[in-house]
Amino acid sequence: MSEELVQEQPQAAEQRDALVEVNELRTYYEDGRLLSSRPVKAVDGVTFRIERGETLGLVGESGCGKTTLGRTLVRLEQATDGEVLFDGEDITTFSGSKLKRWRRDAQIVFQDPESSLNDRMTVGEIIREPLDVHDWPDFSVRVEGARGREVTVSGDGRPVPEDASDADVVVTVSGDSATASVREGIPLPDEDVTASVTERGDALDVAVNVRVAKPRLRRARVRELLETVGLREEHYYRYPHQFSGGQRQRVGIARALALEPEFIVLDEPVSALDVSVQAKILNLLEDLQDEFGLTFLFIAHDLSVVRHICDRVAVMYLGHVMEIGETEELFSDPKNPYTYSLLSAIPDADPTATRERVTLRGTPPSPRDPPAGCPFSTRCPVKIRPEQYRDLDDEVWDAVELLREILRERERADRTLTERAKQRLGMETRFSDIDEIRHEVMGDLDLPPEIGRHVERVVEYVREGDERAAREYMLEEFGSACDTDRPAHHPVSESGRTSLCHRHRAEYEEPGPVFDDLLDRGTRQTRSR
Ligand SMILES: Nc1ncnc2c1ncn2[C@@H]1O[C@H](COP(=O)(O)OP(=O)(O)OP(=O)(O)O)[C@@H](O)[C@H]1O
Repeated sequence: MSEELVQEQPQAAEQRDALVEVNELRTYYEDGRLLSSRPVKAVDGVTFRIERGETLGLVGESGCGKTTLGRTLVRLEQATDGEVLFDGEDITTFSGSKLKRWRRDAQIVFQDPESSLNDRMTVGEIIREPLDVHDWPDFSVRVEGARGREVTVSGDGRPVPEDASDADVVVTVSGDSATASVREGIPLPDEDVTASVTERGDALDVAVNVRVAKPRLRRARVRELLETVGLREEHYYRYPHQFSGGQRQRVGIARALALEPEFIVLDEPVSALDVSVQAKILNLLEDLQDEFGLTFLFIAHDLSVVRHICDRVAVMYLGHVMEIGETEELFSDPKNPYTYSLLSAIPDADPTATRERVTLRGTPPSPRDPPAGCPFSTRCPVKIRPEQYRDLDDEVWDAVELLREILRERERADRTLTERAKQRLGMETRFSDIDEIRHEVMGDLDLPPEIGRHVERVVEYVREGDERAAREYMLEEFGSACDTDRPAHHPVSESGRTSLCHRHRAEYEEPGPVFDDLLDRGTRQTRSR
């Protein structure tokens, strides 16, 4: 039943300007013990773009790989495979001075301002640290007006090519004199930088002299940053523990801004804060984005915050992006079964609303041992059924799926850990053998004789100790493309939204109507035991 994976590239209806392009990215954690051990596939082949100046939200249950993905984009984790193009260059291959230079452009703000700030340093030192590490500013000098002559730069300056757009100092040569101007962002008046020109035959030597020492400039930059994030100059010499949670997060943001990045990963930046403070920090982030043209990856579990702040959203499950697209569209009309389930779990603002809920059974599979087919296949309420079972009673189908899941869990968990497997599935731990499990899962149901026969065969295999045969029998009889084939991303809207699900293929019914049917039949509560 295997099928070629056709990964359709997410295409924006109108191609914009991507700052970050992620292609088939994988980040695996090895446990460092055995060569043959199975790695944790925290990020397992994701492809998406982040447009310049936009905020892309990243949501999904705990452990689905959000933080690992964010950390891989800023090179705090090394990718196992795939590409992260930043302005067209693959940063996963950067090393040495190139990596160090790029690190200025991409920063991260952590969730917990309590533990992410070093309590032995003053707030000023914390914000200044990246400036010290990168020896900021480096006084890159661009020389204009040299009319094709060979130019050397000496003194405090470091020459950069004439077409460099972000030089710290621009020296304009006119005859035998030169004037220097300092770019905005460096708290230094032009008059504190002087430039002189010496002719050496056809060549020019431009000497740059900066009157203010770098430590003083950095302190001035930190004071500016304190103000930018809504703190005050006198906070420079205080320690993090003297601040509230919101103020500490402002310090974390100031530190991230210090080197004037283009891209910031915000890893649950407001989750640890009181609700009243959250709005202020979110407003600050939005203002900073406008002021500095920043691009954000915003990781969050609070979907209402994401809806409020993000232009587009990526929904992640077990190391995969399941759906990605414009926020409002995705929230009001989800297309992927996982997005649908995730959104239906949000309490409705209107208590009188009678919105239907989908309750997912159990917890996600282990990222060490993800399902062979669709990542969501073991929990999907609208999984494709084999033709002959399309009209099978939903409760019976759910019970069959639950039995399959228990057999899979027994395989994953050590045999002695069967109790743990059942606990994960929310089952009473006292049922330990297959007859008890069958009774628990199917005891109340009136099974059609044909299903009863299949179940009996499976139970016999397990009794005989051949659980592999039991699993294979279940797969053969009840499996579908969802169990065996990796789905592709399919375009699901005009605006370029894509969704990873076999149901978008022409031969199947779309997930939406199947969900609606399921809810109409009043069986939306997939059993949770
Ligand atoms: N350093 C590590 N070594 C081994 N496994 C790790 C490591 N960091 C994360 N993992 C595992 O990788 C998977 C993804 O974790 P990650 O923290 O990226 O998820 P998340 O979606 O950010 O979760 P949360 O919302 O709880 O922060 C999890 O199974 C986690 O246990």
